Amino acid sequence: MLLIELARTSAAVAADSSRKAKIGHLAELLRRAGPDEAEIAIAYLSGELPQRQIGVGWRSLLDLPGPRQIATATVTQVDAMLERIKAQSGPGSQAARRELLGELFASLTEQEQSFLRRLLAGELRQGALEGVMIEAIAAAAEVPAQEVRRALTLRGSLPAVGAAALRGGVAALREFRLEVGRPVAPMLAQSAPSVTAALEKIGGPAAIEWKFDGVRVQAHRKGGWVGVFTRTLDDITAQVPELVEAVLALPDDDLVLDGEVIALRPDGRPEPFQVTSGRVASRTDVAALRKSVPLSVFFFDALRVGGADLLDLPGSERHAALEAAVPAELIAPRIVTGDPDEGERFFSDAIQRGHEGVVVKSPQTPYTAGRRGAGWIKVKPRHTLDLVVLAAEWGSGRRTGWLSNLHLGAYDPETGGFVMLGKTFKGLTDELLAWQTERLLRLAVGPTDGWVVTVKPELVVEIAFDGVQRSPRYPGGMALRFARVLRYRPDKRPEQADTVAAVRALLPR
Ligand SMILES: Nc1ncnc2c1ncn2[C@@H]1O[C@H](COP(=O)(O)OP(=O)(O)OP(=O)(O)O)[C@@H](O)[C@H]1O
Repeated sequence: MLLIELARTSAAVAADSSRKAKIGHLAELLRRAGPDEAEIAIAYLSGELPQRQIGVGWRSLLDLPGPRQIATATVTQVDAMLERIKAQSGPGSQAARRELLGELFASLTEQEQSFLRRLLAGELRQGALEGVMIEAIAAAAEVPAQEVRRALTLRGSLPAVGAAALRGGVAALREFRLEVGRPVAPMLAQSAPSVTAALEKIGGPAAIEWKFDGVRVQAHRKGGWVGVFTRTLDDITAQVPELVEAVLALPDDDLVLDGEVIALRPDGRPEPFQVTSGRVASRTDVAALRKSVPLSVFFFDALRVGGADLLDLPGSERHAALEAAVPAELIAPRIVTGDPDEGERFFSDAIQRGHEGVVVKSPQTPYTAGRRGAGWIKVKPRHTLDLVVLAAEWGSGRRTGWLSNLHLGAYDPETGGFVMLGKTFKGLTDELLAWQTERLLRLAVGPTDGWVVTVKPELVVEIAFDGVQRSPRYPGGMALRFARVLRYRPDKRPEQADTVAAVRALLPR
């Protein structure tokens, strides 16, 4: 398969606004891909580089050689070259990388160069494409999309899952199982305005747990080996020795547990989120940090215990397995009730103790990895949304020289784009202003000397607001009222931000 075929398909997908047409273009291409090519094709068309990074800054992509007239490069050749570029090491490797990259670009036509340049710069990456790509794989492999989705949550890599589907259909997809050492996308929660509403949605007695404002962790153990992963599946084992020790102290040595780490003060109240996230992010001086900012862990789910997969078991049974495997002080406090008054009291108590709210959990649902299923419903005392920064305006007065007013957008899974909902500079501390100015300038996609600086939609920010109203001012027809910045969410990717549909659900009737 030629690289130009991918470049053309990518252009066709971008040009067609209909989801069905996009799926059609992609499926048509995947049907033609050979077994080794499918994996690369799916990665490239999802904007993902199999090498992740090749060690060449995007600026060096600007002045590369002129194009050729005839397209001959195959996707396998291009992939092999990128592998070679990445593998360069030692003194002089930077120059060697640039030279090889120059050689690669010299073998490409203009359309291929532009495609590859955008791929390398991360500009083709659109989370939205994931849903479309899943359906394209399903169509090309003639398997139900649900099977592709299930395998994806267990394997985490769409190229690998897609290649398996095309090679061996449903049977090959069924071979993806929970494996110790390979993190699965964590189950996510929907939201409700109150515990009463959440209990109603679940329709019967449910577990209600404290919602800790810490960092999500998935702990894997096999024998004397432990691995810890974040919600974005990054390996943070070295940063959380307390958790590693706690897991190693358990009698069961073949497990996967889901929970939250949080820094607590000596009186047991939680530290602000930034303290926990800063501690977890820090890779240096961990030994000293664990003395000044110790982490506590609270597990709330078990995906595997005693070597048995629990993902498909109902919530109550998974929790029973958790209780059997883990001492009570390492389990998130909870009650099980169908009584709204008791539930509301538990909620108020959690807030009094400084926690973020509660999560109400159905005793019936399986672990829906990677999805906001109806099995978990979070309840918080205030309205917040995680939105993506689309642009920022230079500040004036006291804020001169800083990028201040943020343009905020919600994610649109249909198009892979972001829909602007409002602007705010409220809530920004001097520290945040300095931090965001530096980050946003690096993400700028156009000139930075105008009033508004447009940026690559990458930073997720948590916004508090008083409500959503209809408004002709923005393309989505709605706007946030009194939006203010609470904090940045470096643990979230833009396609994990709140969706346009979630915001629309907040409009008054
Ligand atoms: N007892 C608990 N059960 C489940 N999740 C919990 C619990 N305590 C804290 N959490 C955290 O709450 C999150 C659940 O909410 P959600 O799935 O919406 O994630 P989120 O988008 O990060 O939400 P938020 O910004 O509200 O934390 C989990 O990812 C986890 O980090």
